[in-house]
Amino acid sequence: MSYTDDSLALHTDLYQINMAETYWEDNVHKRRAVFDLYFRKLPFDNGIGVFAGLEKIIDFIHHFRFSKSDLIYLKEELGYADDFIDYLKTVRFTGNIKSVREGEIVFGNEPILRVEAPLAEAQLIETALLNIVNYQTLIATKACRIRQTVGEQQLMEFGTRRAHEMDAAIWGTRAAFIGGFDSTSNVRAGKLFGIPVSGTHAHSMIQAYRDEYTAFKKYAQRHKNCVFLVDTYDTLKSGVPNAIKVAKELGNQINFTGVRLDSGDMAYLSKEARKMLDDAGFHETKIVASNDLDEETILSLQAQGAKIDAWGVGTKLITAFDQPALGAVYKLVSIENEHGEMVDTIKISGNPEKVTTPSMKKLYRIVNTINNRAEGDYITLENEYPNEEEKLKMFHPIHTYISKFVTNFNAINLHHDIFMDGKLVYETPDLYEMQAYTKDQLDLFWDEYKRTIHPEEYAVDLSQKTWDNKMENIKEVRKMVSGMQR
Ligand SMILES: Nc1ncnc2c1ncn2[C@@H]1O[C@H](COP(=O)(O)OP(=O)(O)OP(=O)(O)O)[C@@H](O)[C@H]1O
Ligand SMILES: O=P(O)(O)OC[C@H]1O[C@H](OP(=O)(O)OP(=O)(O)O)[C@H](O)[C@@H]1O
Ligand SMILES: O=C(O)c1cccnc1
Repeated sequence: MSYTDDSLALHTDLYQINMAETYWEDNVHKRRAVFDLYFRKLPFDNGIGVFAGLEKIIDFIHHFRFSKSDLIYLKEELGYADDFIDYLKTVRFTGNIKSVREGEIVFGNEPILRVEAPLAEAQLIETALLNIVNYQTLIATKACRIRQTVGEQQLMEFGTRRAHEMDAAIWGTRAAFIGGFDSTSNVRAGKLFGIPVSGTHAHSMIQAYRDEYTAFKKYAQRHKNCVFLVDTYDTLKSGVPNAIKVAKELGNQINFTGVRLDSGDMAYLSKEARKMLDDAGFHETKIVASNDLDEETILSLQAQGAKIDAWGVGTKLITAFDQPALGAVYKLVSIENEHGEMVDTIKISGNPEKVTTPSMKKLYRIVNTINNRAEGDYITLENEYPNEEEKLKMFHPIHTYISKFVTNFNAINLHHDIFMDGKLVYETPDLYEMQAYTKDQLDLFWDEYKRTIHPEEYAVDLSQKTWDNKMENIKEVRKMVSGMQR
């Protein structure tokens, strides 16, 4: 079924609409509410995360409204009452959103994004925000892991065919670019986002011409920059020799850029192929590898001394194969009461990691001004200004005895104003700027946090006031619960 006025407002869980209806019926739907968006644990056991998804969130919020066909569906198929439908017809996002920028290095349990809005509005956008951040941040982080592994070598994103449908391919490759990939094979992503597109050719082209020599030659006659896929029949006996033969015959008419290995033992094959290319005088011709690659296999190939110069990575990147979900959540931390005052709210859990941190908060990165390295991230209440303090006490938010004092620091506010009173006030940087920003920011962190295996845990701490406030909230809830016991 297709609708000419389809909107994304219904891209939500039914329960959000039911909660909005409850608030509206009770006339509390306009009360100010503050929600934090964060994930608890970094994916892939990585030591750092890379935030992505803000541009899509901006577009979603900017166009947020229930269309005519949305409202007809809600009324006629789901049975919502006319007066509630009349209210939904008027709903726009009128609140504030603060967020870290795309490409920012992020960690568990810190408010990456903060929504402050009328309760019903804040609730109605939850699902879409989580949907966007959970996927894009996961892929940007995976891409960054792969980038950390290959150093400066070329990384090509090849995942579209294996992505979880078209939207994931497009937004996933954009996230991969932010995380450090150089190019994508997805031509539409090139058009939409300006990501460089690159690619070779498939086995089917060799099979179509039956023999490699003819296929390479025909391809080369039309394409000046040639990367020949050499593993269709036999990499060393047929593929590489045919590629060299065609390159010699065509001489300056083509740039013999590379050969691609897509099966077999790529450590062995790349070393042998390198020798053959060098012996033929093609020292500049690169060896490209693809075939179910990820950072682990790449690391192993490097350890084996593989002579690979460029990497095509698809399935395991675009599907976040080893951890398919990030687990970001959206939690209410403060709400307006009947007297118009903001009151903090908390969600208690038997698991201390899952207890929320109440109140409207800010997120700072504490950077040591002597060595220009990040000491940790620091979450404060809204009215705290850590830069005014001479000495900052940073302590673990659960194991509080783990603490340190930091002097000579700069506290950088990581939150940017994105929407204010429903108005977009943020200018989205160019995608290349985002990628460069991620690369630059990585330099703030010691290598110990960035290694892909068993990294050190980076500190994400609460200010004393934030911690005291949390304890106060826990105490109040305990009192309330015990008062209810008979
Ligand atoms: N020397 C190597 N060390 C570690 N892993 C390797 C090495 N060479 C290849 N691999 C990886 O091993 C896996 C081999 O997968 P698989 O057995 O499906 O491929 P294949 O049989 O070589 O090729 P095909 O795609 O034709 O089935 C791939 O993930 C590949 O990246
Ligand atoms: O392995 P990935 O990281 O996903 O990289 C993309 C793969 O897509 C192509 O293979 P294709 O889909 O034609 O088939 P194959 O899996 O049999 O190689 C290409 O030859 C790569 O192997
Ligand atoms: O261009 C390539 O070589 C390519 C593109 C997509 C998937 N596999 C390979």
